[in-house]
Amino acid sequence: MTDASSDYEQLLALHHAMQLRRSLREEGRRTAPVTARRPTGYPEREGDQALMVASLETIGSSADEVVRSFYAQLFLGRPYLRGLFPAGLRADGDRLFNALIGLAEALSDLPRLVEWLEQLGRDHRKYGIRPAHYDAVRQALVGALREHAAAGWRPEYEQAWLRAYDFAAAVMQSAEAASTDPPYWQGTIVAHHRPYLDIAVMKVRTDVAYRYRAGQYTTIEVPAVPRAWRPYSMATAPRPDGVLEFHVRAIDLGQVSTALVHDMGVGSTLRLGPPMGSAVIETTGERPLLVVAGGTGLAPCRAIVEQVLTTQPGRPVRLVFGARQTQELYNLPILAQLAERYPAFTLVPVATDDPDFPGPRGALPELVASTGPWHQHEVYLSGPPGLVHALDRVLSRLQVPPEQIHHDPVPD
Ligand SMILES: NC(=O)C1=CN([C@@H]2O[C@H](COP(=O)(O)OP(=O)(O)OC[C@H]3O[C@@H](n4cnc5c(N)ncnc54)[C@H](O)[C@@H]3O)[C@@H](O)[C@H]2O)C=CC1
Repeated sequence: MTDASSDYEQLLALHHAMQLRRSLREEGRRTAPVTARRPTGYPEREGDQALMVASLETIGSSADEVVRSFYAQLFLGRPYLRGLFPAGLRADGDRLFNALIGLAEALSDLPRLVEWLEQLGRDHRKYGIRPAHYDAVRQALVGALREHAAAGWRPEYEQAWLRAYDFAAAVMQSAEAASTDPPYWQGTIVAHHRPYLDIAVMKVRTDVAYRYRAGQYTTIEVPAVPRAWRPYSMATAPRPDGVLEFHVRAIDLGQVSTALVHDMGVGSTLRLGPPMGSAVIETTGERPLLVVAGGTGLAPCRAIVEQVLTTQPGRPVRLVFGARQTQELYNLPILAQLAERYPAFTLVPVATDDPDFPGPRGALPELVASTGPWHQHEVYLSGPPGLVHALDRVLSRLQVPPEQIHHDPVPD
């Protein structure tokens, strides 16, 4: 870390501590939430979307170079901004740039886009983003796109990108300003065990109450890998004692997951960003539930199952939980207890690749396709991206309406 960036980090920590103290002092006195200016609409949206998509076509396959050029322009003359990103820029770089590109697609569903941007705005507080940073990103984004589209670039493209960016930045900044939560939560691991070689189940207590909905995720930063925030879902419905549970599998080259599984334990500290995600459960609904989880994708599914069983004990819930080997079907004792206690809950564990497993085997999408019908169900999916995409295809073939299928966005 450079001196400039560590100074910046210290200033941020001080700033956040002051904000936290202020918000705790004001907790009892506050009568109305802070109101902030939020754009009321985006009239040019459809035309802008078409222009943005057309502009991306002029860039073609040089996406990696655009990302590189974006960062070069962002840090040029502003080296202090480098301190906001982790040492290895790659994964985060792609994420930021993909989110900007994702704007073009997301414009077709304004209410959803606004909900996502508001979450993103609240989430950005953990990075210590200031208004001036939004301007820097704005210039770098358009600069990189313009440079790579070269002769194909048109002034209308630039105007469309700028309007969309300004709309997004205004929604994010107003959500950021209206938030009374801390920018991040300090957490301490209070329980940690490894039910399988590379899987850890851990419980975390936070310094300030953490409010979330079953099905949501957060981002976690560990001291060993500063500023590399990685997403993990809360694995239980919100608990009266406020303790959070996470399920983590250490993945190759995954520094954060490896630290969480192998290097950290009871007493270790970490930081959590605000809750994110809209694949939450509505406990006012009455449809039966089909929940399909692959591996540690079980986490949000278990939270959803718990939430429904405790608030709507008669609502039918079927959880299909798949892992490659029998030993990877962690958490089964807890799930089995739920099945015993709530007759409306059916648990279907599947060891997809284990010839000795006494229950169902074979690919989860085929298993889902061969049971059912599911078109009357509310369906929740979580697991490896390939699994979620395959299940999406099966469910669409089985005529389950898309609005009844819920999962977090998954990469292609
Ligand atoms: N830890 C967490 O809080 C959360 C994790 N996730 C995601 O869940 C995934 C869990 O990964 P692992 O535990 O390593 O799971 P894994 O790779 O061991 O697979 C779990 C199950 O899904 C099946 N599967 C995997 N890819 C498939 C495909 N393309 N088609 C059909 N079936 C497929 C496997 O056969 C296995 O039965 C990760 O991608 C993670 O990002 C998602 C939400 C929350």
